[in-house]
Amino acid sequence: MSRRTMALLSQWTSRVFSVDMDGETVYFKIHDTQTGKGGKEVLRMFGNIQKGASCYSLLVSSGEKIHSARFHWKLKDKLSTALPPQCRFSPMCSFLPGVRDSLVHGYFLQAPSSDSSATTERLLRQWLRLDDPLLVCSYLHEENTPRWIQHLWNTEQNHGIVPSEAPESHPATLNLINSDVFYSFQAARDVLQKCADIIPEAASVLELLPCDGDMEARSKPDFPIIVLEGLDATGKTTLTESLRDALGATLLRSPPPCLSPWRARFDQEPPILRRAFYALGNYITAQQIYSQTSKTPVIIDRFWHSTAAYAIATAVNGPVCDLPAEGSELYRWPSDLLQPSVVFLLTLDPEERKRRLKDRGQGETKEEHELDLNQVFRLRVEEAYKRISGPTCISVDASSSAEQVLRQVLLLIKAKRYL
Ligand SMILES: Nc1nc2c(ncn2[C@@H]2O[C@H](COP(=O)(O)OP(=O)(O)OP(=O)(O)O)[C@@H](O)[C@H]2O)c(=O)[nH]1
Ligand SMILES: Nc1ncnc2c1ncn2[C@@H]1O[C@H](COP(=O)(O)OP(=O)(O)O)[C@@H](O)[C@H]1O
Repeated sequence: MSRRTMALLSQWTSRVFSVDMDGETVYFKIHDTQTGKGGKEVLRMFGNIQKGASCYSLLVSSGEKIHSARFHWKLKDKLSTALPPQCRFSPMCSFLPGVRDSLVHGYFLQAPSSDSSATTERLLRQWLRLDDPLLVCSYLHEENTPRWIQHLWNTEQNHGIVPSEAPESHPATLNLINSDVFYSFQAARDVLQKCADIIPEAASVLELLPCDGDMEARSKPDFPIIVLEGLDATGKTTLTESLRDALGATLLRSPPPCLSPWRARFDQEPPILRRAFYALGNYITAQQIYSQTSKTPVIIDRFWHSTAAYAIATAVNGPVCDLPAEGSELYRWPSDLLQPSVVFLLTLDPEERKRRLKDRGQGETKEEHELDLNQVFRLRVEEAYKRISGPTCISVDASSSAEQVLRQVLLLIKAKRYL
C-alpha cells in the first residue's frame, strides 16, 4: 500500500465525499458507525438509485500529481469499456474541507442487477490486486432503517454515512493552484519536465521555452500591448487583423505558432498537463511581445485570460455561483508574466455567436463544443474572464458589424491614451 493511500486512510473519517448525481452534487461524510443515521439527504442521493442497485466508489490515491491525474483521466475509459453495459458511473471526489491539495478524484458506480454487481465486484477486486492506486468502497443500506454503511475494501472497515453540507467553496478550488492554473513560469515548466519521460512532445516544448533570466520584468514597453479575448467566434481574429492594419501593429497569438505541432497532443491530456502547456505558451508569447514592443504596438489574440478562465471554469463544474468569489487570489495575474496595456473582452449574444461559428465553417475545439452543449459552462467561462485581476479589461459588445466594432475599439484605445 502506497504512503499516499495510507495517508488518505488515516484521514478517512474526516473526509467529505461529493457525487455528481444527475446534474446535482450531493455531499456526504463519515459518521460513527454506531450512531450514523442515513438521513434524508443520503437517502435522496441513494434514493435516486434504482431499487436493488449496488453502489461502489473508486478514488484515485496515487500521490504524484501528474501520475494521479493521468490515471484518473484514463480510468473513465477503463470503466466505460470494462464495466457491464447496464452499469452507470458519475464523477466523485473526496476532500478535507478547507485543506489545500486534499482533493482526490474518482467515480461513483451503480450496478443495477445482481449479475452486473457480481461482475463489477470481480473487476474492482482485480484492480485492487493489481495494486492500482485506488480506494474502493461499497455502500450497503440497512433494511428498514435510514442507515447507509460505507464498506472500505482496502481496510475492510465499515462506516456510517450521513449528509454533509456543501463546503463554502467548490472542492475543485482546493487543488486549482499549479494543478489547473499556473501562477509562475517555473510551476508550469516543472510539470512538463516531470512528464517528459512519458510524453516525448514535452521535451520539444521545453526546448522552445525562454531561459529563467528572460522572465525578469522588463522596462515599461515603448508601444501599447493590446490583448483580445472572448469565446470562439466572437470576432477576435477578425478584429485583431483589422487592428493590426489600422495601427501598423504586430499581431501575435497565444499559444504561439511554434507550439502548434503539439497542441492537439496536450489537448488530449488531463488538465494539469494541458493547462501547463497553455501557460507556457503565454510565456513564449510574452518573449515575442518584448522583442516587438520597442518597434510597434502589439496585438495579441488570446493570452492569460483564456488560459485562466477556461481552466477555472472547467475545474469548477457547478453553476456560476460555485466559481471562486470575485477578488479571490485564484484570479490573480502571474507575477512573472508580462501585463498588457489593456485587454478587450469581446462579448456576444449566444445565438449570434453560434451563427458566426457556423458561418465560419471551421471545426470547433472540444471545449468549444462543450460551450455550446453546456450553457452553464459557457456562463462560467464568461464570468471567469471578467474576474481575472491584473491589467485593465474592457468588455466590448461585438454584435455590431466588424467595421463598427473596430471603430469602437480604436476610440477606446485613443480615449484611454494607449497610443
Ligand atoms: N488560445 C488559447 N486557447 C485555449 C486556452 N485554453 C483553452 N483553450 C481552448 O482553445 C480554444 C481557442 O483555440 P484558438 O486556436 O486559440 O482560437 P481559435 O480556434 O482560432 O478560436 P478563436 O481564437 O476564438 O478564433 C478555446 O476556445 C479553448 O477551447 C488558452 O490558454 N489559450
Ligand atoms: N463584427 C462581426 N460581425 C459579423 N460577423 C463577424 C464579425 N466579426 C467576425 N465575424 C465573422 O464571424 C466569424 C468568427 O469570427 P472570428 O474573427 O474568427 O472569431 P474568433 O477569432 O473570436 O473565433 C467569422 O466568419 C467572421 O467573418
